[in-house]
Amino acid sequence: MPTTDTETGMAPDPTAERALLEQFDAIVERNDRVEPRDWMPEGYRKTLIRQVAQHAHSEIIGMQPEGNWISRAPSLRRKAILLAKVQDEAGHGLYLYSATETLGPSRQELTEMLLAGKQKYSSIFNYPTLSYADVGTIGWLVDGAAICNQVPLCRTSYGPYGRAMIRVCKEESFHQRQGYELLMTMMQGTDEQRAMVQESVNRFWWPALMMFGPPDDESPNTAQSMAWGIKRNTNDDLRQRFVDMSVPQAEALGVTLPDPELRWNEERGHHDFGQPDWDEFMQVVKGNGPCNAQRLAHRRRAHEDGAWVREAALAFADKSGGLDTPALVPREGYSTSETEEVR
Ligand SMILES: CC(C)(COP(=O)(O)OP(=O)(O)OC[C@H]1O[C@@H](n2cnc3c(N)ncnc32)[C@H](O)[C@@H]1OP(=O)(O)O)[C@@H](O)C(=O)NCCC(=O)NCCSC(=O)Cc1ccccc1
Repeated sequence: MPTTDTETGMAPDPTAERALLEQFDAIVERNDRVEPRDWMPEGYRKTLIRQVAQHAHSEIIGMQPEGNWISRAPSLRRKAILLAKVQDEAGHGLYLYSATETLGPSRQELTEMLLAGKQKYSSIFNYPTLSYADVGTIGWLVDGAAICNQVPLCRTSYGPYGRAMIRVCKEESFHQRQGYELLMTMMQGTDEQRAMVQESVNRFWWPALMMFGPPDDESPNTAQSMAWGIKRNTNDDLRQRFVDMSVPQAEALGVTLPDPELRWNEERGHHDFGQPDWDEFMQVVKGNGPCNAQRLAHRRRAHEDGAWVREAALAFADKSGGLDTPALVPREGYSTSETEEVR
């Protein structure tokens, strides 16, 4: 087997490089997993770092909109459920940061790239949560969209990402059910509660559709990511799957999805639906959404407030025989200020 450049630190000769590329292509072709020590094209590595880091950042920033309601949950039961859900999202962020680290960048570097605006997080978390119904709607629609997008990613070609997705999907599926159950409970309540649910669904429907990314003909990354087996479906395919899945759920709930163009198309065997406002999407992705500045400022503050914890853990690890002891490696996602400050 040819020596890999990651082992020697030197560029392999062209023949060796061709052999490595063939080996990589064969793994992708067989739908096997590419593992961290395998040779991989630089573009594949970069694309994965971009996507998996963006996914990790989304999980961590995604704690904020729902965290906003922890101190105001209407009952102890709802508070316990919401706390557990938000903690799960922190856990997802941690798996995904670990998966990204296997590709090269350190956790510290990834956090810095997020805070410097060099890496993105999902557009959906730049919208505010204005009522408690939003907690249910996020569970139903946002976790629902996340599941649609992530179930195929369990079969992504990069091993650590695919394995992280398996556990994440199980938990997201549970999150979706808790959101739906919350909305169902409100729909069986008073007229005001039903109105709160409808108003919340009206605000979140279109941003949820945007989570799947731009339309296929405006998605610069999809074709190559699919050729590499990183993505298994196009943005539009997954969006369609999400709409088809959500329509009967909305009917069972008794809410109206705010799209006058939404109707069943017998010929296609799918629902036709309208397009989200793609200009709004671009603005949100560029940092000009309703909560972009607030979300990043909060994340920055939590990171700075957690500096002493990281320093203390490093000093303790140093005295206790090194950083190899996993429990001693500082993990800023566990910083208490992350949730404490979101009120
Ligand atoms: C489908 C897509 C998001 C985008 O496809 P790609 O092939 O990568 O890109 P494409 O060429 O189509 O786009 C062109 C440009 O537009 C960017 N962009 C596109 N869409 C968005 C967007 N929505 N927001 C922001 N930016 C977006 C894209 O990065 C690219 O820009 P770049 O070139 O980087 O500068 C893909 O990355 C993916 O499947 N990611 C994994 C799933 C994932 O990240 N899930 C996270 C949410 S789930 C969750 O957090 C769970 C939860 C629930 C409740 C509470 C808390 C947590």
